[in-house]
Amino acid sequence: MCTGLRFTDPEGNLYFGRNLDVGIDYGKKLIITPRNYPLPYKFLDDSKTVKATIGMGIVMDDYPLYFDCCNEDGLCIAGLNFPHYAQFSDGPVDGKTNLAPYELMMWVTQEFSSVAEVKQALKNVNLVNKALIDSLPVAPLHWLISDQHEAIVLEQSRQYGLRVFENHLGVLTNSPDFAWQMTNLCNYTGLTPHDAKPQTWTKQNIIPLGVGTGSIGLPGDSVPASRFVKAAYLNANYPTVEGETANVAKFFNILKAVAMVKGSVVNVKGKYEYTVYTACYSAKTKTYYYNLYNDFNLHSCQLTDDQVNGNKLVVMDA
Ligand SMILES: C[C@H](CCC(=O)NCCS(=O)(=O)O)[C@H]1CC[C@H]2[C@@H]3[C@H](O)C[C@@H]4C[C@H](O)CC[C@]4(C)[C@H]3C[C@H](O)[C@]12C
Repeated sequence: MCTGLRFTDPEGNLYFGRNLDVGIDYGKKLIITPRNYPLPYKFLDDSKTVKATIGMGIVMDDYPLYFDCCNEDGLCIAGLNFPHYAQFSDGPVDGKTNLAPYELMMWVTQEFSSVAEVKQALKNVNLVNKALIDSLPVAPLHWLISDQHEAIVLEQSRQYGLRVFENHLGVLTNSPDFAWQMTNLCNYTGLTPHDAKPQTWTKQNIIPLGVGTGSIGLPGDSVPASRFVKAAYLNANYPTVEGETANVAKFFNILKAVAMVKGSVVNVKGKYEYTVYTACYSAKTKTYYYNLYNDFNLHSCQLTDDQVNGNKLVVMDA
């Protein structure tokens, strides 16, 4: 399971990131792609990068396979599992911008600086069922894409084809589709951070005995629908805070509240699902913060001039 999150602070600075929850560790590196790095495409003309990008992922065949990343203009994207729903075309379609799903991250971060531009370009995109190398599976993902002004969700399914949703909540989890998650949220309109008032039921007085009575029913389990409701509720109700330190803390406080603790879920392969890392990118300072399941130290890496102008990928152990 995974949860993606974004919000802005009172000055409009974007904080964007995710929990990566898996049963197997795919390996993970902190990767900086510099400007002017070769960018091969399966169906488009090969290109070169123009915007430095930072994020978590793995490198294969010199290609940065990001799980989530942000470019130097503050445009960010995260891929989250979308099993049973994600479906990509069998082949390219004439006249379309045909992209393999793994290429989406680099295409978005290299071609665009804002969500408005991405939305326009997505009108002509077709995602084709193609992996970087044939021995790799195609990951069944959907994506959260954000800048400081807005966020969208991109999904391609058999039933609906490619769809883009406005995402005012700043949250994404997994299946089912985003439209279902939004409808499901309507079941939780009674949740409030304010405590319930004393009541009288057939002459019996009942009183709230502790804090939190307004949010009884807030889900605490790990299914995607529950994490969606909980993360959306926390993101909507967490007070605005000022400064990078408090906003990064806010980010981690929300995501840790929907993180997966070993032992709570054993997947069909008999493996514990757990939050491998939690990450938050601050667009203002171009800093990628993260911590790990067994290491709550807050690690950080800032995009600096010498890294963005190099000619090699910067690949660091996370
Ligand atoms: C499994 C990860 C998503 C975690 C998640 O959403 N879990 C939810 C589980 S569930 O729905 O609730 O069941 C996804 C996110 C990014 C994915 C990786 C990236 O897409 C990069 C490559 C893409 C290759 O095609 C496959 C390997 C891979 C390295 C992917 C492996 C895996 O699918 C990752 C790591």
